Amino acid sequence: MAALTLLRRGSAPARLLSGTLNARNPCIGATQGCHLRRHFSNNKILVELDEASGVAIMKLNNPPVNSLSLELLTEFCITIEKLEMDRSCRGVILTSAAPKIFSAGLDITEMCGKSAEHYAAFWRAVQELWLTLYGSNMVTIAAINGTSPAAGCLMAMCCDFRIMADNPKYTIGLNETQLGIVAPFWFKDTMTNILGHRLTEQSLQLGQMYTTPEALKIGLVDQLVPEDKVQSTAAAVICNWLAVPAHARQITKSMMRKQNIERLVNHREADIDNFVNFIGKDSIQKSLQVYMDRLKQRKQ
Ligand SMILES: CCCCC/C=C\C/C=C\CCC/C=C/C(=O)SCCNC(=O)CCNC(=O)[C@H](O)C(C)(C)COP(=O)(O)OP(=O)(O)OC[C@H]1O[C@@H](n2cnc3c(N)ncnc32)[C@H](O)[C@@H]1OP(=O)(O)O
Repeated sequence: MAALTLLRRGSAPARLLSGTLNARNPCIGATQGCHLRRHFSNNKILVELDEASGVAIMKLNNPPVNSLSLELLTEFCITIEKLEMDRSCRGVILTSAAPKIFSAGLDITEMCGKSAEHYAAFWRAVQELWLTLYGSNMVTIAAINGTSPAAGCLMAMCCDFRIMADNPKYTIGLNETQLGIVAPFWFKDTMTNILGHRLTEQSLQLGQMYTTPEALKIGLVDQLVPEDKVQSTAAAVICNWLAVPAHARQITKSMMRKQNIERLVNHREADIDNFVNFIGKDSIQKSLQVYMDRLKQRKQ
């Protein structure tokens, strides 16, 4: 499948060279009120594309907690690629349709009691999500309107900018070790580029989930806003990002992310083998099962 837009699609920057800055500035059409909105949705992803601004709002819609199932992962990648190919779309605001949860991370049931073939297909889809989102040419803003553990945090970290709802109940972080599993090197690389080596090491070993003020303090999120201002702030922020000449911004993004992306691309099959061997171990299956049981017991 696809992905790696930044590196692979040499023609992508050229797509944006044809327009002048003003002609492609999203805020101009938007303020003139010429709104052409297109809605489309797969089963698990809702999209509203505003052609005047060039901004798509992409909502994860997999109740109750937006866990990333194989189906959602597949739809996610198809949606991003579709938007990437759409000349009227230049930026994406990624958010959740679920109240209080951005995403609960990978669907743990996809990693329990399944065949090696299933684990391989699932992990390939997780890789694909990362490659597609992290490698996107578009401006990507995470509007984090709820708790966001593990791969939920990873998705947010793939974006260019993170705005989180300032709610004391929400947390964000890579908590994999708390489940008895290990974040792979490309999760680690993504976090290292944001937090630096020392903090990432500590964060990953402890499987730390951060409150919103903590996340802001360490730079895991860029901005905290009241819950009802998350979407409007994301709309304002993306306008600023889209006002930068697109080809220059894209080349810069590519320069910053290229090394990480190439590392996974060059080790993709080995990474899948690692995952399949690791997740299939009895001890790991047991850890995941205990974790799922605990989640369910919390409610009783
Ligand atoms: C040599 C070494 C190599 C090592 C490297 C090689 C490979 C790497 C190996 C593995 C890497 C794996 C990377 C994994 C990444 C992940 O994303 S793992 C997922 C982590 N997610 C979590 O820990 C979140 C767990 N969920 C929660 O904490 C809470 O559910 C919540 C999100 C805070 C929401 O709380 P609440 O609103 O109270 O809702 P409930 O807890 O009641 O949940 C509702 C139902 O949803 C089920 N559920 C929750 N999360 C998940 C999930 N992630 N997957 C599947 N299902 C989930 C929950 O059980 C409830 O179900 P029922 O209603 O009880 O049926």
